[in-house]
Amino acid sequence: MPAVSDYTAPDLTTELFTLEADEDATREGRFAKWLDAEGIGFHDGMTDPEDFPRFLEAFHADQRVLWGVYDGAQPAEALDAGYPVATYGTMVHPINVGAAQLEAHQITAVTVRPSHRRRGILRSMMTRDLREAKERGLPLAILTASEATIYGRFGFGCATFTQSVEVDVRERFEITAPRSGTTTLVGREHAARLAAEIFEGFHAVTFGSVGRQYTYPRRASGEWGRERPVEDRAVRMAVHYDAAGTPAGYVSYRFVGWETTPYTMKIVDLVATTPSAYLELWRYLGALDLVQRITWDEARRDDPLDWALRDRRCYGVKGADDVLWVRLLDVAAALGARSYRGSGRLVLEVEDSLGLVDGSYVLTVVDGVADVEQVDAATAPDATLTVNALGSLYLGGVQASALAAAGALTAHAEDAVHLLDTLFGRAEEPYCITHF
Ligand SMILES: CC(=O)SCCNC(=O)CCNC(=O)[C@H](O)C(C)(C)COP(=O)(O)OP(=O)(O)OC[C@H]1O[C@@H](n2cnc3c(N)ncnc32)[C@H](O)[C@@H]1OP(=O)(O)O
Repeated sequence: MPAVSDYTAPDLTTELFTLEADEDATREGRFAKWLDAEGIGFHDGMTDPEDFPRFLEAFHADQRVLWGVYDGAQPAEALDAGYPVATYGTMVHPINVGAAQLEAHQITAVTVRPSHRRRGILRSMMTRDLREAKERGLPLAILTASEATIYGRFGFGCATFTQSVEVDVRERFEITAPRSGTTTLVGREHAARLAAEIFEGFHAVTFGSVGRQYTYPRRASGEWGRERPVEDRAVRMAVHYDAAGTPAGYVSYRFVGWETTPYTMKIVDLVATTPSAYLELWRYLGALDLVQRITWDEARRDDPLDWALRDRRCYGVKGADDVLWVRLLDVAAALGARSYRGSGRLVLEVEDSLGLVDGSYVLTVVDGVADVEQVDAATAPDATLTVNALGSLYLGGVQASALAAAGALTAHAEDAVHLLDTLFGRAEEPYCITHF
């Protein structure tokens, strides 16, 4: 993709670029300066110069589009003008919406330097980007948010959640489900490949899951550390093989250290393709000698683990996080691709302050399969909601009845809320363990 330039404000230049394998990976190159500018936004240290080529390889593999906003009119002693004052990045990965894998426009690396904040730089980048993503035919945009107050104004709704758990694995820990298969530590040389393969299996069967970027299997395997793309020797990975000998899940973990009591193992990543693989990985974790507590920040909100324990009070929820925020760019394509529960017909009036998708849509579902059509604004709606509320409703992680009770959805027809709850609801919550 060629570099494109335009002006965000009189003194500012916006440049978009993608990375080829032969991109300059030295400290003086535009990639290094972009990466360090992003690090400023998230209070990270400057990148070690020897790490740039590996980060470049990762960004290239993800086919990221990087945006930099440059200010050539800063004081002479300011950080050199090659460092953007704002960063923004996008890439595309599939999201599992049941009946289909939709290409989702992912937004990441959003930063604006303190000297330039609250002048509309984010608004300018995001409104342009959402419009262009829609023009390219992408049905929805997704992101994970640093703060819950930023993205509502751009039409995003919070859609999936995880919880942080602590599990007491002392004597009283016991999984009551029948045993199956085997779980064993794997050699580092096999770990990244197994992590990638197992994640593919998980993603294929998990509603709400988003395909992962290049770094994930490397971090899960310990090939890359959390901060730097160098081996983290403290990370170990165990794989569960089902009764047929097929790899069906993995857990990678890291000991917190002897100074922390109770002695704690922290899960770096846990991915299971079946409920039984999930419980077997926990059986393995519970059997680690000298460990008294396991912590994990990515459990499902409807985690079955406590129901598989002899003493369910071993399981404690320490916090909850939102993960995916969803913004529909094409209502008919996004709603039409998703699978539903039951049958029914509704006219939805969608409000969008950015003007990308506002209008009325008829959603007709027959035995879980949808047909969606935009209709004349004069058609009487059964429910009116903002595009944000539709984003929250979209994956079934938030119920229409909760949105209605919160004043975020207005029903005009009796039973509209109940029907939305039925159609969009799911036996299992949507679950995304990909952050970007
Ligand atoms: C997907 C991701 O990457 S999440 C990471 C987001 N980035 C961070 O948290 C890094 C630290 N923060 C920043 O770099 C900046 O403060 C940003 C990127 C969040 C905002 O950039 P700015 O250029 O200052 O935003 P901009 O001036 O365009 O503001 C647009 C609107 O959002 C509002 N806004 C911006 N940031 C925030 C915030 N943190 N909380 C609440 N409102 C906010 C502004 O008030 C403005 O509102 P209005 O248009 O209704 O008047």
